[in-house]
Amino acid sequence: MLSDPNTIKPGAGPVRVRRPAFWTLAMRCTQIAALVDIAFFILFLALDSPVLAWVNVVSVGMYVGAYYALKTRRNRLAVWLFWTEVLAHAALGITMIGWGSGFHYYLLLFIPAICLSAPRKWVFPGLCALWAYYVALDVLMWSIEPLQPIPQTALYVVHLFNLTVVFAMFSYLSVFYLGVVIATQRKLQAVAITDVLTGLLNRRQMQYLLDQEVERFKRSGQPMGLMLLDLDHFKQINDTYGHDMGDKVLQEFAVVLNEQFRSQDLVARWGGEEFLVAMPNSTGADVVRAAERVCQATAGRDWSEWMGEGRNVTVSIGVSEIKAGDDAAQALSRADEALYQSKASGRNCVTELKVGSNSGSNKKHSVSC
Ligand SMILES: Nc1nc2c(ncn2[C@@H]2O[C@H](COP(=O)(O)OP(=O)(O)OP(=O)(O)O)[C@@H](O)[C@H]2O)c(=O)[nH]1
Repeated sequence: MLSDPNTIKPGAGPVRVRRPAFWTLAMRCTQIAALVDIAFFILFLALDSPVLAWVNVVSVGMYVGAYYALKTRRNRLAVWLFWTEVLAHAALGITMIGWGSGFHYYLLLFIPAICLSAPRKWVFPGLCALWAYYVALDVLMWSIEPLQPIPQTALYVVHLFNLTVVFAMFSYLSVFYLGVVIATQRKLQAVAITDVLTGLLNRRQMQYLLDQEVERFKRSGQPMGLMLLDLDHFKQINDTYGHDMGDKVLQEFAVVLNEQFRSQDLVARWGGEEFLVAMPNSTGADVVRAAERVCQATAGRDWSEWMGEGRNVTVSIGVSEIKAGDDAAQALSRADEALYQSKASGRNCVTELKVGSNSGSNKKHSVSC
């Protein structure tokens, strides 16, 4: 299984989010709120409440202003317009036609907004202030009569309308935040299992998957091979061309590996300039063939972009096949011994370390350069 290069870009540092999801959501909310106020304008005209109808015209203007403020990244202005509109509109609606209108429900939408977007130190004071405003309006309406009452049926229509809009907005916000949480979890998971420089699996994840594959091998008996790869004279590359160029070579080598393996193969950066590949359903001979392909692809690659004309990169590889009674560490240690033999044999070659089926002492190296 190769890591998905679309999820984590090799060498990518922390991602700078250009327009955080919250502000995109805020833009959508201004559009929805403006549409709701247009509906109110028509409703209050029909109910013969011109004052409330024109209040909604002002509200639409404020939302249009907030939308353009967000578009031009004047987020503070947009937030100010949004808050002012909702607080003032709720107070006006309630004092004009009564608590039964349900305009106070809109204030509840600020609870998740404050919790999720305000700076931490402002969350508690913000919630307290919102609660105080809500209660003050409630108490006020216990002590005064609505200034411009509308018929009971019309009040009920307004109440139902407000309840429905707030219900829909809460549902929309919940679905939106759920999406944000799921996407964030996926990103974190990808970061936790990926090597940041090459985009391949990292060592921890490879170790975990390798143990699982060995368990699978024990159950199914399907052959499985390991390949340990180490770039040759990498220190020299670093010393001659610099550490950054060394990093580029590692990234390009990861591209070579991605090109050479099947989707079910596990390809990882094992550490430094060392890589590990596990090939399920493959015998030692299959793995040796694949390793020879990797050697050829590496040596045949055009590295001049990084190191100048005529300079080459080669890789030495050690191969082992998992045997009955093996655990991952034993198979790895054989691959490591085989890699050492490849280095000792002059590098740019593949060595397989074979063992007899019932004893580790019966070892045989086969080297192909
Ligand atoms: N640029 C870069 N270099 C690294 C990284 N990790 C390890 N290295 C370097 O890789 C080099 C490995 O050097 P050695 O272990 O001596 O091996 P080598 O020079 O490849 O020699 P042989 O393996 O014997 O062919 C060291 O200089 C490390 O600093 C990395 O992430 N980026």
